[in-house]
Amino acid sequence: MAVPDSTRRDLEAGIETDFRRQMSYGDYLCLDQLLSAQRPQSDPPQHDELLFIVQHQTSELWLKLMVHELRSARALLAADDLAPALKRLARVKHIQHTLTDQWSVLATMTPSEYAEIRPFLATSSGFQSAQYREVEFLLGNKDADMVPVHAHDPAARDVLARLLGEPSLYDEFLRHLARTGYAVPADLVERDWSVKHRAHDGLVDLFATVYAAPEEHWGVYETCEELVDLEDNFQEWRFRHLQVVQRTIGHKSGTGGSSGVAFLRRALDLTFFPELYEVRTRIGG
Ligand code: HEM
Ligand SMILES: N[C@@H](CC(=O)c1ccccc1NC=O)C(=O)O
Repeated sequence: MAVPDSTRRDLEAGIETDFRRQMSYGDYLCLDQLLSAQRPQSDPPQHDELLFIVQHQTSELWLKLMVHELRSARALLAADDLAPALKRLARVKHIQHTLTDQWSVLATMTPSEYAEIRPFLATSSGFQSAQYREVEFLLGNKDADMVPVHAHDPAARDVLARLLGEPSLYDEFLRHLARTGYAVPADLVERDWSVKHRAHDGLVDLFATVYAAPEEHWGVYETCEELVDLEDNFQEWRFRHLQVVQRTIGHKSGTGGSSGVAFLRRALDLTFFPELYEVRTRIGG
């Protein structure tokens, strides 16, 4: 009996092979544009620069999707549509895991390899990532000083300026709670949204009642825990960034002009949802 040839696969008769007049994979995904957008600057060319560029570009693509999902989750909360909002947040959490996991690829670049590329980065830095700042603003880490950083890109600056003045995801969650009968402190339901949310004892009291009897507040309880997961994941990304920075440039100052590691470490003290952490202290007496 003949041995089946498992070294090749026949093209089935129905498989399309002529795309001169039909839309192909590359057409749909605009791969011409996408795959010609890697422009290494190093001279002589450094092997690892493509890794550095691809790592950032893929991060920006995932950030784009994250902004899309977070905006949608926020709109759904504003419409009191909790279940699909939770679905959006579940996806955001997976994106965050992907972003955090991909640090291991960049960590294969040694300090000496990076040192060959770094001079060609000039003053550019992740600090100038408009989409990263959009995510921070959407989650509530508002900082008006971050807007003029994008004056060179009016479209990005306008997006950030608008987001600064709008309620964050957390703000919309609190407004949803107020509309559905929860005792949200009034100064959290209507306020100047461009100011970063500050921890509020009255809100801890409210969450304490939710965590004392989860079965009576299931949707709210679940949303609270989703938000804690989101913050937890965000901090994981920040921590991995810090570790990669530390092993790659040590205590050098950043190309963006900051102190580097010391600056990034301070971001680990930031919290989006302080009451959701504060309530932990109260649980179980
Ligand atoms: C070898 C790799 C990397 C090094 C050495 C590095 C270093 C730094 C440093 C020193 C800063 C502080 C700002 C400055 O003065 O420049 C910074 C900020 C930042 N980096 Fe990176 N980075 C690396 C990779 C990445 C990657 C892959 C991303 C993904 C998008 C990223 C995103 C950011 C963001 C968003 C900030 C601003 C953080 C904030 O404002 O809290 N970085 N980075
Ligand atoms: N701030 C980094 C440079 C850097 O990592 C970077 C430069 C250009 C584009 C993205 C970057 N990534 C994150 O900050 C440094 O000081 O080496």
